[in-house]
Amino acid sequence: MTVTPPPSAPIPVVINGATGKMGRETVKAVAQAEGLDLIAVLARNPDHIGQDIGEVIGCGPLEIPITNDLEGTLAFAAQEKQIPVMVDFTHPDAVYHNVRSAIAYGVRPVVGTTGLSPQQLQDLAEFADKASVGCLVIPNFSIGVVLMQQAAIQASRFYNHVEIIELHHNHKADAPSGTAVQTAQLLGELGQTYNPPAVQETEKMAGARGAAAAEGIRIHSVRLPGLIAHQEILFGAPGELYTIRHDTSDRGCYMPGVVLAVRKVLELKSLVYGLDKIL
Ligand SMILES: NC(=O)C1=CN([C@@H]2O[C@H](COP(=O)(O)OP(=O)(O)OC[C@H]3O[C@@H](n4cnc5c(N)ncnc54)[C@H](OP(=O)(O)O)[C@@H]3O)[C@@H](O)[C@H]2O)C=CC1
Ligand SMILES: O=C(O)C1=N[C@H](C(=O)O)C[C@H](O)C1
Repeated sequence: MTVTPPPSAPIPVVINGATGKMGRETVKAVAQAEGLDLIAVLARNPDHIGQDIGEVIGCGPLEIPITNDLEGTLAFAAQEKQIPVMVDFTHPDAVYHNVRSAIAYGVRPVVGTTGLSPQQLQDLAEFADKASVGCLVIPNFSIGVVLMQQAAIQASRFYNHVEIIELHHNHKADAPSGTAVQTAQLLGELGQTYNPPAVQETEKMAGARGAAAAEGIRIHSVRLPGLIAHQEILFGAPGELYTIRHDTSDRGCYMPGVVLAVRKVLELKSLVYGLDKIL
């Protein structure tokens, strides 16, 4: 007789930044995803505290009150039978503290919030490692962005002149975008230095040539209403320009990656950076 194993218990999920643009999408995605159990949501605006998240974001009652008590929520989550996960889409100023606290409680962080400094990332990696707690830091959850970065890695074998232009809505707190920083890092790790100067350049206005990222790569940041999230990687060579572009038209594009990350983080014992590592 074959015995069918019982379905594994659902993964308890906490969403931090639940009322924000990404948080709202994540609440809906987690509430609908098989095997995930939304147990708590955090936000900051005092007007929302105590209200049902489903009512606030307009998807019908979910019977989960919004709280701003991070420690209390993590302590509550840590008592669940299954290992809990915290998805963070908050703010560059808050994310380090949120992730450190989650790790301290054994709650696995899935971090979408950008703007962590290299030092903060390193500290969190050491902290997660010591605690043997899996943590995923993913600057972009879109599959199209992973493909764009892989195409750029291929192109870099043939070009050594490259600049990145990232374009976002004007409510974005950090610049350059986490995606652009990660893209430059990926190209920078390939063992070549880009953009050898052709002339002695003078910046007549500070910032005109963009931010200097890894290995001579420049990042230019555009902020305008009407944009969501877009990036161009431009490779130049005598007589030709090769441009790779990705456009986001709906934040729903991030949700398959978010749900995958929630499942995958439970398999990890340290900090992993980038969606490409879990695909
Ligand atoms: N990895 C990825 O694929 C993506 C990452 N992002 C990143 O996610 C982050 C959030 O983006 P987005 O949803 O557009 O931002 P929003 O400003 O729309 O939402 C931010 C949310 O976090 C809360 N919040 C803001 N500041 C703080 C704080 N200091 N402490 C605690 N909570 C805070 C807000 O609560 P309240 O409204 O109550 O103040 C709100 O719920 C950004 O870093 C962005 O770059 C965005 C898109 C995709
Ligand atoms: O703030 C945003 O909107 C986005 N932030 C992420 C980033 O900084 O790269 C991901 C995406 O670009 C949207």
